[in-house]
Amino acid sequence: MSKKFLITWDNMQMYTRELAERLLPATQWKGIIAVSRGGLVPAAILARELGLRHVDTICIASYDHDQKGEANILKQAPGDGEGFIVVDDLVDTGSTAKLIRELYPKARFVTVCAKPAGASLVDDYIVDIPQDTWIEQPWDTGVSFRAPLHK
Ligand SMILES: O=P(O)(O)OC[C@H]1O[C@H](OP(=O)(O)OP(=O)(O)O)[C@H](O)[C@@H]1O
Ligand SMILES: Nc1nc2[nH]cnc2c(=O)[nH]1
Ligand SMILES: [Mg+2]
Repeated sequence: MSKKFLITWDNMQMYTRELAERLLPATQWKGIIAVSRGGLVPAAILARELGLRHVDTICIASYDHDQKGEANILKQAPGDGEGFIVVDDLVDTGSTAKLIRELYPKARFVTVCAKPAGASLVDDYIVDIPQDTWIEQPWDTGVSFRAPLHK
């Protein structure tokens, strides 16, 4: 994918705080289930903003770098999701989201970013991203020197 949407740590915190505001009042939640690994950073920010200390994970692997493969569930939080926020960093094709919906039908499933193919599968998200654009997450990138244009 040649088009990129770069997310910085600051952006991630700002977007996720916006998501947290929409999840108020916090007292309605028993806890958070992070879809690891992408949902781990948003989950930490939501936990802090909402004062939730029960944080669990579902560990799914479906992409090897940017190549999509079979979804593999390595570990899952118990229950049907009732009273829980399930959070992932993004929804793209929606295949991870479909699996999450089957596993946690009663949860509120939210993401920070959504592409059109998966947007209808989440209860809420903050940023719309075009389908042909690759999202670069802050934990996958770094600040580096760039040579100036002049010689
Ligand atoms: O809508 P989809 O096409 O299913 O893609 C979305 C999923 O892909 C990424 O996870 P990935 O499987 O790459 O694992 P990671 O979170 O460990 O990086 C991302 O964090 C979402 O969980
Ligand atoms: N970092 C990243 N991971 C993904 N997994 C599925 N789509 C994407 C994407 O656009 N960016
Ligand atoms: Mg993921």
